[in-house]
Amino acid sequence: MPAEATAAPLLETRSLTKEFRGFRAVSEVSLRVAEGTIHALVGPNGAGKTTLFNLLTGFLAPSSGQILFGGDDITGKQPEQIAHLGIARSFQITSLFDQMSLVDHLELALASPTGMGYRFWRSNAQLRRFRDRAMELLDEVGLGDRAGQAAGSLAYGQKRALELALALALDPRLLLLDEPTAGMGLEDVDRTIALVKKVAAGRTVVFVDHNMHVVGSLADTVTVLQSGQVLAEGTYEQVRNDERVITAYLGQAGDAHV
Ligand SMILES: Nc1ncnc2c1ncn2[C@@H]1O[C@H](COP(=O)(O)OP(=O)(O)OP(=O)(O)O)[C@@H](O)[C@H]1O
Repeated sequence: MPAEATAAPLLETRSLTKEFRGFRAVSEVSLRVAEGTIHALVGPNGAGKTTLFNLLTGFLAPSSGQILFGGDDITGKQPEQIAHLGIARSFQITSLFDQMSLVDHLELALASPTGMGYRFWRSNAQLRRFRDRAMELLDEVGLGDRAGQAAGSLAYGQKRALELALALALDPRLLLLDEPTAGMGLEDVDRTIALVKKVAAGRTVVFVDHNMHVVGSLADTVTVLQSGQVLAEGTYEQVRNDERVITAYLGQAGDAHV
């Protein structure tokens, strides 16, 4: 971990709160994510993990509290602005075009100033400039040999890898992964753990996952949320042995094997 990581976190939330008609989905959450680390957010269904991700990416505006990124206050900024500042999110729900090739997906993502959306159509000549980088990204996620295939022909785990490559096209300082192993079989889960470790090198990652094997394999720091609040935080070993976590979360969640 770089020395400055302990001094100034790359991402910080201060008493971040989101209310939906008086119901606090995220309540006074103060997080510190050190640069160069992998940070897991866990908690039972309804704990507030998705809402927190939506706050971090600007898809929701907080009711109160602050979000700082690289020391700058980014509270209330729009999703495009936040993406442009270097926060990319890889979605759980697929947003791929079935008929479009893998390399075309990457080229279009690279051609967009935010790396998101496909609003800025370019000529073929211009798009070709992005081909080398597109191929590098596909290689990075293990899809280089499928570059010309249509996205629709990929298996589920490969689609998730393509989504990851699209998030990396933004060259983010902070990568948010929304349940990277959701719906995967054991083999894909282990492949995804290895892939996330690889792409996390030199980057900062915050991820949500229900699979404790994934959390234990990847996370430097784990934050446990319950009812919108931080219940515990520490290394995986620390939180898995925390009585409050065992009682309040792991004891209840049938899918959490520790
Ligand atoms: N737009 C909304 N309006 C009202 N309530 C909401 C809204 N979005 C989320 N909630 C509520 O906020 C709480 C937290 O939801 P959230 O989806 O953030 O939890 P989660 O930890 O991501 O759960 P899961 O693990 O099931 O994805 C839940 O009780 C949910 O019903």
